[in-house]
Amino acid sequence: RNNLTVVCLIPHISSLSVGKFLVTSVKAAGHDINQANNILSNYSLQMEFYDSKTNGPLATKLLIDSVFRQPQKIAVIGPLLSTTTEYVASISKYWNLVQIGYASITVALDDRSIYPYYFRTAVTEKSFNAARLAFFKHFQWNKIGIVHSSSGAYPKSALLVLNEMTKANVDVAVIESITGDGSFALNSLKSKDVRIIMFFGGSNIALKVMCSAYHLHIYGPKYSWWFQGWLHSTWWDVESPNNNCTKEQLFEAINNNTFYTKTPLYSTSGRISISGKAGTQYYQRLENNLNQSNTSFSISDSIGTIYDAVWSLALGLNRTEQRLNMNKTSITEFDYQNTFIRSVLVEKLSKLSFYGVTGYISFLNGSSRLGDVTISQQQVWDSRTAVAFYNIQKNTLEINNASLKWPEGTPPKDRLIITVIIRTIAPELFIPFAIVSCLGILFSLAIMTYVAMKRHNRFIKMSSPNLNYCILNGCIMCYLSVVFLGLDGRFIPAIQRQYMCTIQIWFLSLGFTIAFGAVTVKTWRIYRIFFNASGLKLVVKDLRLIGYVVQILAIDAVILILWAVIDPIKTTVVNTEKKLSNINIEIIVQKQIQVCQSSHNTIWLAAIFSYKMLLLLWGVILAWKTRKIDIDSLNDSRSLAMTIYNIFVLSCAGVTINLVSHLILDAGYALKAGFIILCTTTSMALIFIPKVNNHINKAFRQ
Ligand SMILES: NCCCC(=O)O
Repeated sequence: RNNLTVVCLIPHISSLSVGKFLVTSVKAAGHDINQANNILSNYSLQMEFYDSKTNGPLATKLLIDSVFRQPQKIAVIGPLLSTTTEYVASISKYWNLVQIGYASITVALDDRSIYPYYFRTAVTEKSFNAARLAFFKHFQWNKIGIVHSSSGAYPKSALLVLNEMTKANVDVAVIESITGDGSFALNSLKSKDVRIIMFFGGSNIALKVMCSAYHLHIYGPKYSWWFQGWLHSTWWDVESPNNNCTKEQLFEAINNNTFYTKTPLYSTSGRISISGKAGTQYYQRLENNLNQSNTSFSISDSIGTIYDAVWSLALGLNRTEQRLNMNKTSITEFDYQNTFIRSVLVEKLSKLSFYGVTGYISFLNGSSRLGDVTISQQQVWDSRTAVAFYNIQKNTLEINNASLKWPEGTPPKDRLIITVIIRTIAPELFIPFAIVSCLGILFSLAIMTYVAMKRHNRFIKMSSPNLNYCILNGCIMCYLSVVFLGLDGRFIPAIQRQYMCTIQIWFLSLGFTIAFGAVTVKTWRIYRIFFNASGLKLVVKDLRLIGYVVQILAIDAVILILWAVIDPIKTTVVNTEKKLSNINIEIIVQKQIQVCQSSHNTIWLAAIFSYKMLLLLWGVILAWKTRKIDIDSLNDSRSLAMTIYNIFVLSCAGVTINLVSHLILDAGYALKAGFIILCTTTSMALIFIPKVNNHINKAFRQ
């Protein structure tokens, strides 16, 4: 048999907990392959073990030393850490050496332009992230933060997570690399209220960060920290003179607060692997070999993947040999310049798929291997409890709720909950105003009925019943606008509220114009009659006056129609006060009010107000000019003048209030409704009460 020598880079070979397990596993794989009749039957796999520690430059030197020593090497297995692997895989290619990793999880090693002959049986960050994402989605955590070590492969892992999370609509509110004791990054998390935090880095940095988290109170029931599962289960349990925290303080920050993602050590499916053993059998054999059934496997997670890495290489070499035999050559021809054999081996490995002791293995999609993930939680001093299992093929997450521990009984929230309360006008305010408006309408109807009944009476006839109807109708519309003004979100859904706002403005504007227009044209008639330059007796008929009212109204209607068509009113929501809930400190109560607005609200209101001001000014001038006329036959001239002054003063005040009060809900409504009712009622009273009074007195005298 020819020997095929493989370089195995393994950290701390002499250490029982790490290297010895890995070496034993590699030897077991070599033994099983050499025993198998149908795999590399003319060859014997020989392993050259090197203790690369976790040191990239050292691992590189060990590889170079090995290459320059006999015998010829066929491939490299390892090393363990991603950072170390990046060193080795970036030079092994220059000797046409294929490299198979068993532990490195960074996706950076997927880059074929830098690491063209690198394969691995280790499940990579892609799977861990998919598991974390499924867990986050389950608990509706859609806002997270990432802190990572600034050196090694960690920034690339953080970047992958950032991309994947963003693609899945998770808001990565903070991504910070750690400098010093990490307090800068942690303050950034705190200032943005990030509670779900992912950490990428080695245990030394993790110690610093969790110590700062302890001092900054970024731990406890409101927080969930996520670490890479390969960290030792008691990574925080070390005396570190540089650290400002005791072990107890660190444990307080970590306990029930930290989660870890890891792949199962071996397949528990019971399916027989390529080696002829199921995952469980393989593990038991390894335990028996080492006679260490009580030893913690926490940092030798890769015992299964290293076994499968050796098998992958053997299967790839076997297929390469079959291919080379067709050309009457063999892998014994391989040397460091032999690009052909290397390319055949790379091709055969790329197409490989088999069932190993850690599950299904395939390099079809590049070097990243996908695999199932166990999520565990630190719940006691020296071990973690499995709380969820993620099946990568089915993309399903099984959560063991009974084993999950939440310090306050409920999972943390990813942010403060904002409860929105839409404030509406108090019913105790709206109802009285609505009642007064209805009484005003009844009063208007009563006067209208009286005027209609007595329309043939001289007094009533002289005051133009038709124009009086106009005034009263205008007043009814103004009263109705008070009711519409109060029909807010309490009564009407937000989407329909905009129509109510439009109707309210139309009623108020047109009602005002009809009523005030009628009052003004009546005053104008008095003016025309008494200031007639020709000296002839002048007759101005009601119909002509009504025609003027219609013309005044038409201008108003044109502005309102243009407003509704060009820039319709919409209901918008405006935030008012915001405060912490008295019941739950995790809840912020945000009060909002619905405001009816169009994009150019001010312009439209200015157009309407300006027009009405012109009308008012005209009315005031006429009222002033006719102030001394006290003729029985035109008996309401005085009260008309009073009415116009009254409307002018109250309208000016009303416009000012309208401009300043739109965000003061109850007070704003009270002021607006109060001014409309006051203005309407006093005008109506000034015009009609003297008329009715006079008429009743005269009737009594007769
Ligand atoms: N199994 C630990 C390796 C972690 C890393 O990729 O560096």
